[in-house]
Amino acid sequence: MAAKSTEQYVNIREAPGKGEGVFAKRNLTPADRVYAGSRTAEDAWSFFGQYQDADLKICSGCKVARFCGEQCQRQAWKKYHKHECKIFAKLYPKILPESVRAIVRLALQHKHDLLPQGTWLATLRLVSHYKEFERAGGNDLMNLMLTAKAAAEYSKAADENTFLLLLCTLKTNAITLQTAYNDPIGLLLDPFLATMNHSCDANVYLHRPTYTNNTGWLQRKQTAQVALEIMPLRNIVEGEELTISYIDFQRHISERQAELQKNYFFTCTCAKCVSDISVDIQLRDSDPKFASLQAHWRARANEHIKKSTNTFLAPEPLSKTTSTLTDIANAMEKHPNFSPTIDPYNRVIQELKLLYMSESKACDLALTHALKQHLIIGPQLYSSPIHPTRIVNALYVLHILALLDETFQQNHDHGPAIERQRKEVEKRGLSRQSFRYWRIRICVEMKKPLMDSVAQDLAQCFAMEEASIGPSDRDALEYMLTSESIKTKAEEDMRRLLGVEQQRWEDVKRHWIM
Ligand SMILES: C[S@@+](CC[C@H](N)C(=O)[O-])C[C@H]1O[C@@H](n2cnc3c(N)ncnc32)[C@H](O)[C@@H]1O
Repeated sequence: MAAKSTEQYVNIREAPGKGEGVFAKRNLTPADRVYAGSRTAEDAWSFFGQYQDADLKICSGCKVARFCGEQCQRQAWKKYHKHECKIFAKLYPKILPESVRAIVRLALQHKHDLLPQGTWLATLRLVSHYKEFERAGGNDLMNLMLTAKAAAEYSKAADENTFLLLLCTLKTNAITLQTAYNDPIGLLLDPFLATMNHSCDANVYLHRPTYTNNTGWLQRKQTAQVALEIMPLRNIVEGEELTISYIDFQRHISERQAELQKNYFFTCTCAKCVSDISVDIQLRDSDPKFASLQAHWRARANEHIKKSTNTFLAPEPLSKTTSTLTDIANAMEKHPNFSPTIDPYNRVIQELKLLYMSESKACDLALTHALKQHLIIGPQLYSSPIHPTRIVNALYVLHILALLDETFQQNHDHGPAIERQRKEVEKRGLSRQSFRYWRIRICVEMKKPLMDSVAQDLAQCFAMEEASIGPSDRDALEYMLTSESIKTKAEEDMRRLLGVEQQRWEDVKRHWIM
């Protein structure tokens, strides 16, 4: 049962060709808190599997389960952990994958009468695509069956068929919970949220308040509240369906369709898919060379991003990944038909940003890529200014800018490498004044739309960033933002840093100015 606040805004009814879906009962805006964390754990079932926060307490018995504190551990012990602890301990140092631990916990809770009957029945009633998985056969089915068999053998909590059903249900309906910075925390299987259908141009996002970044999230969980809000990304009219995106919507239409068909057994017919299909057909007819070049960029990018992110594959040397991805980005940027929304441009820039920041500790190069994402790609790729990925990207830029900006002061303690990197950024265009200008401008521009949305807590992130800029002299900051000469110089500095030609720069500016 959806909570009262939810029922004021939406209802569940048949969505032609999709089964059931969630529809707006009235016009909605980004400020409407459609579904707040007012529901109890009785309604939803969550599994917190991946949160690797160093502060978390690890169970000394199994060395697998993690808890936010002693009270949390005591509660978890009674609610489920006493039954799974010995199973995990026996297997250690092998750790069962997250999805297996999730279904084992669910079945153990049911077996020991620790789960409300309603939750169990609601879970079993969800669309599972059990039959479709069976019909599809192949390696996927083989893996599911082996996993179900293992879960049954290790836990003795249910038979193989029940586990197979639970696994298919989890695959079709579970939502990966993320912190506000998009780090995965665990899985949520919520019968209400599970009725939300997919669109590649989703109009809502599942927002998690910022304190999910620290133990605040876990404290909230202790009170059995699921702190999740449905955040409208734009205005939604009465009768319109609310949709989320099950997959990475920026990928090429052919890859999106293949993934949705393989994992969710449907063909997406959203407006973005219809338009992308016709653009793709037109391109293949009118410019087959460019169409095949795009396919080549995608294939190379997919291969190298996979190698750098999949720890099971033999990792390739970092320099090889970065040089290949840089080649792809350069080739794309130089092409006369270039548009920042063409896949794999954003994915390549994102990967380079992360590799430069985390692996090479090269803030200067990470900054250039982060800025390209924030200023060039984001405004064209995400139709909503409050799209959470845009917010995370902006915060990323601000963190690097702050780090480099501090090296202008004598008393920073970041070390000579960061100081050198800041000088490099300066040499390539961004003066000290422009550093500060952009720090302020990004905070101010990101704050505006967020203040008028459900995600005011994210506006707080930018307010905090702004406050950290100092000096506390607000007038100086105001002056920087309003002075035409400082603005013109800062924009020109940015253009040079990003290496964008004047003509294209005008186009970039037209999109980003909110
Ligand atoms: C999590 S469920 C969504 C709720 C589901 N429609 C129901 O009736 O309970 C996911 C399944 O819904 C269907 N579905 C979701 N989005 C769809 C779409 N855009 N077009 C067609 N079917 C869709 C697919 O069968 C998918 O595997």
